[in-house]
Amino acid sequence: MAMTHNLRLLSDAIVVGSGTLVNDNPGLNARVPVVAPLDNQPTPIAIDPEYKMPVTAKLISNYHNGIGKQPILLAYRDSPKNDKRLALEESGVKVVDILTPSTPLNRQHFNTLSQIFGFTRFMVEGGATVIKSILAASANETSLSDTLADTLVVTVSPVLIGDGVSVVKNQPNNSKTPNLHHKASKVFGKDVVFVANFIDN
Ligand SMILES: NC(=O)C1=CN([C@@H]2O[C@H](COP(=O)(O)OP(=O)(O)OC[C@H]3O[C@@H](n4cnc5c(N)ncnc54)[C@H](O)[C@@H]3O)[C@@H](O)[C@H]2O)C=CC1
Ligand SMILES: Nc1nc(O)c(N)c(N[C@@H]2O[C@H](COP(=O)(O)O)[C@@H](O)[C@H]2O)n1
Repeated sequence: MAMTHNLRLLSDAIVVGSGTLVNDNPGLNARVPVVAPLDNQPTPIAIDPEYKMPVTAKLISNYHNGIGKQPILLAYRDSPKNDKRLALEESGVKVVDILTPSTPLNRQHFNTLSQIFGFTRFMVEGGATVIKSILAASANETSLSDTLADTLVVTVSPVLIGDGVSVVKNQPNNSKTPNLHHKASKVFGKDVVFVANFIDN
């Protein structure tokens, strides 16, 4: 937990998909061991072209309570300006129309966010669909300047959950998963954290 919140502090923006947003209602701010100053907080970004974010989302209340930056919602380029979008905008959400249907999250999306907001350090927290597209976009790259993501951080907790939850399934011959270069493993309480780079450096 403390490590995750430290990683958030090292990031300009924390990215999640709408599945995570709806299922978990995450805060995505840095608050362990204490709530970090607003200036140091990362900006939460939800990939949510269908406006599933409720106006009661924790991302929005954090913003109004001064413990989180203004949330950004990524929508389609031709997204309808419907009532739900207006309600989200009125509640403080900044909607950015940069997605294209059927196009997985890719470098262009991050470049655009960098150009608009000046972000350089992104932390993608989930869920499976978003992580899968990051892994696919990071595969087959050979230099740090090409690869979309540079570091993968995996926490393994001693909890049995049946068949588990796969983030890399349906990848034929693993052709669309990047090579991992182990950098560190550390035990935090009952959890083990693995850190790997996509490019060996
Ligand atoms: N164990 C962990 O550390 C974490 C677990 N999770 C879990 O993952 C689950 C959610 O995973 P998923 O269902 O895979 O959802 P997700 O959070 O990956 O979001 C997928 C959704 O994001 C949108 N999206 C993503 N990329 C898009 C693109 N390029 N263009 C347009 N829309 C796009 C779509 O609406 C898509 O359905 C949650 O139940 C959550 O609990 C999430 C984060 C971390
Ligand atoms: N980076 C990371 N490491 C873990 O060990 C995690 N369990 C998660 N989960 C993500 O955190 C979200 C909850 O955030 P808040 O505590 O509400 O701020 C959850 O939705 C996952 O995205 N992430």
